[in-house]
Amino acid sequence: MARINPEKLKSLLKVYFIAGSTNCLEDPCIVLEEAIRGGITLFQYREKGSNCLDGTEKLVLGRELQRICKNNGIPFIVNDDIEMALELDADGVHIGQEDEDAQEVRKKIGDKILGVSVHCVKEVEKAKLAGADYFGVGPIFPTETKKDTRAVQGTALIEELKDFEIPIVGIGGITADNASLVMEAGADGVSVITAISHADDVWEAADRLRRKIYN
Ligand SMILES: Cc1ncsc1CCOP(=O)(O)O
Ligand SMILES: C=C1C=NC(C(F)(F)F)=NC1=N
Ligand SMILES: [Mg+2]
Repeated sequence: MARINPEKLKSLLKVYFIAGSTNCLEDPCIVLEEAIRGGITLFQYREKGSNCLDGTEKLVLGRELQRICKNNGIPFIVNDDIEMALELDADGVHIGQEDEDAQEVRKKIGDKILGVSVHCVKEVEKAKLAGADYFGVGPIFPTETKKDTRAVQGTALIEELKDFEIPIVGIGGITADNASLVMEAGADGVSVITAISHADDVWEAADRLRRKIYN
């Protein structure tokens, strides 16, 4: 298997839903099924935060969510936990600057999709050299979801990366109301947790976000 084609990856990044058990108000499997019906294009399992699952419980939920993605042709990305990603044979992993070095991760995961969180051009260049396939830029807007985010940066870095022609997804406080700002700045897609996972109607929230991106 070869590394994913950047143009294909850019289409996958359009409506990138991220969630774990702590982000869902009901069964995460139901939330994911509804989000998929609403038109998300990529899913990341991110089991993080106080009282998140660990060990077997985390693996079992991961396997269930992966099955739902597989049944619907949606690639399944695992956040942080490289070992679990390999055990599940996930489609890819996402790592932050504080996680394992991207070069090491690339060696472990072969041609799977590798996403890296970046906050400046220097971090982009380093991640690119290390073999990153896509870049998570944020937090774009204020967010309550991740407690230890870097400073809110708006769309400045996305605009700075415009000519890099690399797959970029914005993240942080993104909703159907501000998603167009992120796309106009040059991102290939938007990544959301709360805007979908905390919606009264998950299907409708995902559908509304999708329509804003594809309009
Ligand atoms: C994981 C992550 N990385 C930067 S902000 C963030 C949280 C995004 O969550 P939300 O979409 O609820 O603001
Ligand atoms: C901290 C994160 C930053 N960006 C992304 C993504 F949107 F996938 F790029 N995922 C994360 N878990
Ligand atoms: Mg991380």
